[in-house]
Amino acid sequence: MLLLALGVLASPLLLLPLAFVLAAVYRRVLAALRLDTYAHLPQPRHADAWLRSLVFGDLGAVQRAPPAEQHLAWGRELGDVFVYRSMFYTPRLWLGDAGALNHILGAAHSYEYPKPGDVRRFLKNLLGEGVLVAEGDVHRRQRRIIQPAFNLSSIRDLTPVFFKHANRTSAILARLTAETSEAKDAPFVPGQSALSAQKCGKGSLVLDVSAWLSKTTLDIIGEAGFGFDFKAIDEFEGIAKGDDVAAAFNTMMSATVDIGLVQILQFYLQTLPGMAWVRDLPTQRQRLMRATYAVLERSSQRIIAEKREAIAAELREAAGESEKQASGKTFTKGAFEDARSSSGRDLLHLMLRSNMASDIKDSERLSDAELLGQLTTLILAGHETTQTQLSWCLWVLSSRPAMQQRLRDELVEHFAGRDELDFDALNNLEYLDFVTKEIMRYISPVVATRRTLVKDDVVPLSKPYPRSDGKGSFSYVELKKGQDVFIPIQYMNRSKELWGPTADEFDPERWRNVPEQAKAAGFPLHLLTFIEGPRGCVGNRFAITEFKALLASLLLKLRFEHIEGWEVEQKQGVVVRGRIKGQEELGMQMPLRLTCV
Ligand code: HEM
Repeated sequence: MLLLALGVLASPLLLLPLAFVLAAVYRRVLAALRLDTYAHLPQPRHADAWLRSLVFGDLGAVQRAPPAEQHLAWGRELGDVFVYRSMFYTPRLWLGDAGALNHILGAAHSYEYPKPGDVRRFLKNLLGEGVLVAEGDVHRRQRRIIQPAFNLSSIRDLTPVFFKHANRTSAILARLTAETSEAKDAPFVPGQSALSAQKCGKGSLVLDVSAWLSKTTLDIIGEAGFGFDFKAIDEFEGIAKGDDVAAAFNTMMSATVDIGLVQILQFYLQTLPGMAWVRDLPTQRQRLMRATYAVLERSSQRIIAEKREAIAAELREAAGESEKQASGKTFTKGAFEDARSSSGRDLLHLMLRSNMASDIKDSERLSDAELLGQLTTLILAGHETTQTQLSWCLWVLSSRPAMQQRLRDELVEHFAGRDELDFDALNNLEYLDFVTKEIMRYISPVVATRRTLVKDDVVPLSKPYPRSDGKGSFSYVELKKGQDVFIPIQYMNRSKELWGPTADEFDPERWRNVPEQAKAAGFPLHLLTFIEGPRGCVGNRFAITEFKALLASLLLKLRFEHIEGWEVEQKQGVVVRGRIKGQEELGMQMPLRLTCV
């Protein structure tokens, strides 16, 4: 009996959790005795019972609150620099100080602060081996290849593509709105629930705008990104069969909403030595993610093969060579420049151009797997973020009819009957620019990100903070290798110190005179929405131009309003999305009332 008990005790399956709990107890005792490295930093009071906080730290409090709300509450109570606890009471350093963030994200130190293992594992599961997951030299090399595709002249060239899809969607929505004659018991247009159908009236259509915007931004990244037609809107409208990628994508997004503490624990465990098997546990979510990623991968492979063949054929034709003569040959950037007609100027064309050109070293080229990773990354990073940002913008403008009309007036004046503007004219619209930046400040689709440290470092702060033991102040933090750092994007964008007492209000006019403190923070566009430095969002210019084209096109044709009594709540997935309280079973949605202008 005793032997059996010892055998059970020695089982690694039991010893491991025991070791984690013992390590957590050790950390907790050190913290209680004020003996740990961060004793001088403020810490939140635990919202959970002793044992639960030992396993999940303060993550339970973050999980329970709407996205970023707990972050805002902690930052305002404890200050810009403090420590909270993650899995097994591991300290996580919260840095809401602009000086510290510039140090960590800026060019000089960014590669010393990679993404933590659990974050990379999660992203890799979702997106494969793209630039979002790569680190160090691999990232540097990948970014060098893809960056030129996102430069100013490329985005200038892509502006008509943004308008083409934006105008198509707004025209369909305007037609459906005009045709609506009464409320019905069952849905009668795509993207509508029965509850939404019951709220319609003559010339007044209620539907989930986020569903339409998701299809539209997917079609945009398809064409602007890869010269490929996903036919997402066609399929939604029921006029053609779309690419499987749209359906796969929706499944993937639903699987990432409501990730609970158990999943966070699973991601944490699989990054520890000898624990990779946790990754392969056949959970339902895991199976779903694998299957949907496989669809994404298949579509991406097809897109790359078609694009390669199109470019090669064009170059052969230009050189007057047969397929046989040209096989295995690489081309200079100049040759690609000349061959821009039919294969277009999409991001993939530009990436292949910098990758296939003979004037870059072989060691710097993207492998096929890496190229594939960029596609899956761009499909996700390039569509759901902008869709969400725009849905929140329409939601915010729906409760501010005067602001919405002021923006429409500006658009009517400058579009002057046309249905598109070029890149420069679009970016010269002042109020559109103010509204765009303000929504990106007010609701940041990516609320936070994390980094870890590969070697000890001393992080300078932009001002001294009082020590929690009352013994003076500290103006830097010493970090040890392996330390997790939390970067509170939404908190920084709502900082009262940077933006003044009205930081929590949506006020586009604030952009007329950006406060000196916000300028001094040194973030691009004075925002942390796209973070900054070598790991900053490569698609920020793409996103802003696409966002403006979509918003302009929609507001020129349609008026948006809230539905009385329906309360939207924010839910955290890969990005922050909305759902209606009391309609949780319908999943993520942003139903609004549309009427024609
Ligand atoms: C409103 C829209 C968008 C927001 C708020 C946004 C935000 C971000 C943020 C915060 C990151 C950094 C993530 C981290 O390191 O933890 C990022 C990275 C990235 N974004 Fe965006 N993004 C947007 C749109 C886009 C678009 C349209 C594209 C492409 C077409 C794109 C492509 C990327 C890529 C490739 C990265 C990885 C960059 C790297 O690690 O080098 N994003 N984005």
